[in-house]
Amino acid sequence: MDVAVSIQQVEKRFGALRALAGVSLDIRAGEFFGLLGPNGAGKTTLISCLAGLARPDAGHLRVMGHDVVSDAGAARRVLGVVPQELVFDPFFTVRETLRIQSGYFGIRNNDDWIDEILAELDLTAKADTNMRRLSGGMKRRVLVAQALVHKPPVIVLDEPTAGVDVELRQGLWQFVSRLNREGQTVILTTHYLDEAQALCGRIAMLKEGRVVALDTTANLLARHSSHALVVRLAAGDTLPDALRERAIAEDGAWRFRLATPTDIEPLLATLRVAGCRLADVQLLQGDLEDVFLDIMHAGGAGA
Ligand SMILES: Nc1ncnc2c1ncn2[C@@H]1O[C@H](COP(=O)(O)OP(=O)(O)OP(=O)(O)O)[C@@H](O)[C@H]1O
Repeated sequence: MDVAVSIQQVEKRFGALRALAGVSLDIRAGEFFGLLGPNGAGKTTLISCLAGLARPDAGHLRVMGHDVVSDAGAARRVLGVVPQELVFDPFFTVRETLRIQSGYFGIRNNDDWIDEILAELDLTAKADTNMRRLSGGMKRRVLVAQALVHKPPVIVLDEPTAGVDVELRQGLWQFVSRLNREGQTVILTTHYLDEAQALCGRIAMLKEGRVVALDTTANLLARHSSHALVVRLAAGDTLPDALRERAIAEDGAWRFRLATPTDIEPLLATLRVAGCRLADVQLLQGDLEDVFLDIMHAGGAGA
């Protein structure tokens, strides 16, 4: 197994607060990996440690084999980070910004790749526009472009689609998915769990500075998500008492959480025996949002 990012027992304190309380995980080369968690869980702190912007109090982080503290320069060159905050120099144009960023990595004559990134991110028409004249969504695209100028094998995207319109969001995911197919390792944090479910092969969930779940997206969905049956009774029919405790009233219908799809049969049988007539029935599949809420409310460590 080729490990792209190795995180071992990382701790980070801010005063009395333990932002990271011993995080360990390995991310394999070529993975599209999701780092999820509620506000304040420690995602950005972990990314800052990975990018060498914050120094861990304990533990080790390596990117493509390079320790981020003792081999910081090499670790920085193999990593591209799209930060959450919109930080940029307002006096330069988009192209100048990307040339300067290339210069930081000692890359000259990078215009072919810069043009390609600009085209992929729909920024070609803005190449000669000053950064301060761009809209918030366009500035965010430039941050993505900046992270890619040196073609790093590992890209970290910290909430890249916050405040970004639907079209760019789709364009961005197409581009990042292409880079991932071509071999780049992608680490994504997002609060849009539908995006994480669609894109990430494996997911770690953080809570209060600890990893509380770490598994493939498919396994997380299979283990934690449940189905739900939504039943609408014919006018005048009432729900039998035997089912009332389990039922959640929802817009004139009743929702039942099912541990497995086979729970449907006895539920429908109870309704039939009680003489209830069904006006409508819907079987709903749980998604990553259900899994996330389930794990976050479970309280304990799951991994
Ligand atoms: N520079 C700092 N000084 C003091 N506390 C900090 C600092 N940076 C982060 N924290 C605290 O560390 C904890 C983790 O914050 P972090 O930004 O890593 O969370 P996050 O998971 O990225 O949250 P979000 O989803 O809101 O971006 C929070 O309680 C935060 O207030």
